[in-house]
Amino acid sequence: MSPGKTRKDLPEYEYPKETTEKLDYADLEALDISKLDQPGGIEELSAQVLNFINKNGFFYVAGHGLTDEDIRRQYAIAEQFFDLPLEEKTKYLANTAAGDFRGYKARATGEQAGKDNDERYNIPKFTPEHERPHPQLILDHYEEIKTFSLHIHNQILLPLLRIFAHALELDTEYFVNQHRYTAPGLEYLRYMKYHPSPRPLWAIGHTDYNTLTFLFHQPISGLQVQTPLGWKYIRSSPLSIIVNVADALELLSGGYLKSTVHRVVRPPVDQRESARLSLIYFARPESQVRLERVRSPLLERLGVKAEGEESLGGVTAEEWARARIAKDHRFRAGLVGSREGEIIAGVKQKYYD
Ligand SMILES: O=C(O)CCC(=O)C(=O)O
Ligand SMILES: [Fe+2]
Repeated sequence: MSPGKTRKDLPEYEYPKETTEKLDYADLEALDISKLDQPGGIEELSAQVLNFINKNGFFYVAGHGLTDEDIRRQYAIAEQFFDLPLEEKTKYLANTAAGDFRGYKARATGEQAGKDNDERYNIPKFTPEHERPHPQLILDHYEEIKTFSLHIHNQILLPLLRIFAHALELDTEYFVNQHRYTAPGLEYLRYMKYHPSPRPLWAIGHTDYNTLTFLFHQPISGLQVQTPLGWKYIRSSPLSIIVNVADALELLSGGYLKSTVHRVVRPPVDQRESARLSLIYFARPESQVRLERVRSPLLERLGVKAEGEESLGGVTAEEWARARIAKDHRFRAGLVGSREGEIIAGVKQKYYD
């Protein structure tokens, strides 16, 4: 992404050590998106997608153009961010009660402390819609964070959307046209820190509510995917990005592409004392995109039709995400004792321990 010059304004981020424990890993495929530029590349990649995507909505992306240094720079910024005093971070609180995840989410304290041991800072798209105050640390690295985010959107998300559209026999630009960077829509880069905790489950099993989620390398094990054979760990490697299909893409594909159920568990014994940083990009459709099944020749031939899709026909990407974020807020804040059932338009949320 960037010319490989060494920047000395922040302490370098070094990855923690890998675990020596033998874990049960999911077997995931890697899509090398650099092949898209080659003749026959999109045909090959979409055939590969069709081969695995029904079995598992998690996969790796290789050939993505980000260097190890680019990624570690983002972790270096994240690490410094979480070291800021709490009163500084809480000046930038996200309004999660209103379903808005931009800004800072603290970890829970008091009676709720047992429920939530992670802090987050969500940095939205760099468009006028999302101009907002940030701590000086973020402003000092604004251009770098922007370049990193734009690279993910333009050089990784859009190529993948072209591959998915091709696989569904749609116009190659079909999904791209629902993800214009400058259009209103809340996608964001997330810095996340889990503090060591004896809780066995650090993030309850869930699906994400966006299009695709990009998880960057993090050697502290804990991320797991639900499979027909039970929960399996996701192996992380410095060379590839972990990607998962999320709700919006599931709804747009009438349930053909599956929003993956995943969770984060307490790391293995030899990594227990370390905090776990996550660097994640949540790509979302534009706010006004209706989450209804596309007219895809492939889906028509297969007779794909999702449960409850009639009632969801009018729901937009923004309404869906706000409803889910606000619901999550009520649970974390202890306003509801157990998970509520309905998300929106009668669609029930499922939780998976
Ligand atoms: O931290 C991780 O590895 C995954 C976090 C996650 O699933 C989420 O924030 O939606
Ligand atoms: Fe998630």
